[in-house]
Amino acid sequence: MCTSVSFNGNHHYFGRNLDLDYTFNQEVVITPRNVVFELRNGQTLSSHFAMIGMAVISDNYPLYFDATNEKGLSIAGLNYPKNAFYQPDEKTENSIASFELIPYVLSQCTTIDEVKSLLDDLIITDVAFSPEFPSSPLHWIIADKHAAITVESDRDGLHVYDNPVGVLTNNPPFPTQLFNLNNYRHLSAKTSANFFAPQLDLDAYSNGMGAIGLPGDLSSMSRFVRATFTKEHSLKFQTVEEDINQFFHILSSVWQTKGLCDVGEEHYEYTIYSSCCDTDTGIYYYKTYNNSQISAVSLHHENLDASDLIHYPLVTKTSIHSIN
Ligand SMILES: C[C@H](CCC(=O)NCCS(=O)(=O)O)[C@H]1CC[C@H]2[C@@H]3CC[C@@H]4C[C@H](O)CC[C@]4(C)[C@H]3C[C@H](O)[C@]12C
Repeated sequence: MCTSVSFNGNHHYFGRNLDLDYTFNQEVVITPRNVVFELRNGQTLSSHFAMIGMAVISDNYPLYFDATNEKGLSIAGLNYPKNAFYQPDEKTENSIASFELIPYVLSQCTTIDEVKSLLDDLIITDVAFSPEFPSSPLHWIIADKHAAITVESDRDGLHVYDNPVGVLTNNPPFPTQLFNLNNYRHLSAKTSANFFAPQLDLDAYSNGMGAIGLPGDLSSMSRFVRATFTKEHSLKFQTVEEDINQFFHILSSVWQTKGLCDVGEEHYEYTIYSSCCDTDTGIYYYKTYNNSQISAVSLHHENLDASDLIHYPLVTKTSIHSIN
């Protein structure tokens, strides 16, 4: 399972948790403007916006999990099993393979409005990247600093939903996730009055009682509610550093600790990495399961007119700041 968040503070931030029981050889990958994308529909994107994000490089191609372009537009792909339905290969001008969606959108769009018109009558196909990487069932959150949308390719076609909470997890389809929030409208960051039975002496014996009932488990619906509640109540700060730190705290409200999500055969889903891209500066911050120090890779520290991918392996070794 995964959780992705779009958040405004002093800057705009976009990131995600990647939760899985095995890891790919993912790295922070920068795609400069002149890396050529040969789309499976025959089109070529040869000069485009630069982007930074987490990807597996295969055959010199960046298979992005999440990324942000130099204009501050971001996308993340999250698991959407049993619901994602991609069309058979059509090779028409308006069809792209599911693994192409991230580079396709980030190459050419600046805002959510532009994305909406690009997605208008787009067809997502199930063309595999390679035998090693068949298409995977995903849905996507796309955000700029003003708005977010959710994109789901279902059996009945492509849906583009406004995402007013700026959060995405996994199943069920997005309209159901949003509707489910209605069930939690009574939750509060404040301890509420005794509405239960005012004539009974019910004691507010602890702080935080206003959110009793906030789901604490790791299911995708519960994470959607918890991440949204956490994000909505998050304070705003003076500095970008505090924002980034806060962003990681929001993601850690849905963090998966090894052992808690048993997927069988002695495999456990856990949070492999958490990311926070400052979309104003193009700096991609991340933490990994074993290294909770924040690492940063900057898009603008590279030659963005280059024509080869730039990639940085993840820092995955635990590092302890010993004081004495
Ligand atoms: C599995 C991950 C979602 C995590 C998640 O939600 N796990 C819950 C599992 S469960 O639902 O609980 O069982 C998703 C998120 C992004 C995906 C990659 C996107 C690029 C590329 C696209 C190609 O077409 C196929 C290979 C490819 C490398 C993809 C592999 C995999 O699909 C990635 C890592």
